Amino acid sequence: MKKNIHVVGAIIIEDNKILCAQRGPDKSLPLKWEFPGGKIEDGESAEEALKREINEEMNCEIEIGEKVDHTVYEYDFGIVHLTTFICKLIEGKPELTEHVAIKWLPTNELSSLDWAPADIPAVEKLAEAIHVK
Ligand SMILES: Nc1nc2c([nH]c(=O)n2[C@H]2C[C@H](O)[C@@H](COP(=O)(O)OP(=O)(O)OP(=O)(O)O)O2)c(=O)[nH]1
Repeated sequence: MKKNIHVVGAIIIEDNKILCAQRGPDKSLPLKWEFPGGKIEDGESAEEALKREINEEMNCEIEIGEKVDHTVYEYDFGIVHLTTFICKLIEGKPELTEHVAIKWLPTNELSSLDWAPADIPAVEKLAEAIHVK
């Protein structure tokens, strides 16, 4: 049976643009775009995991807002349960540590990137929103 992987992703918004991050070439889903974040560890809430991951991956502090989407996607390596939240940067500027690139895009340009499949429902929801604040 495939393993279930519980993952949180941060939809970080600043100046009406969304932070998109590209996975490294040696990772699972190589070079796909995603929302920064990662796996929820035992005993952590989704919010705790997201704050920890953004701090570790991008050296920033975030404030977490509303939940955007929850999707379940079966990859060959496991079943990813991805929950995404709107987030705001409260300290620091995102740094590249694990990712190979980042881009800030308005919602109507998000679909120009090659997203991890689990992210596509959230990307579509964001693209439907006329304004993001
Ligand atoms: N962080 C993040 N992960 C995502 C997204 N969409 C998506 O399918 N994933 C997948 C990729 C990974 O398999 C898993 C997240 O785990 P991670 O970020 O802690 O994993 P990782 O790449 O460091 O480690 P690994 O999977 O290579 O073992 O969820 C997303 O938007 N953000």
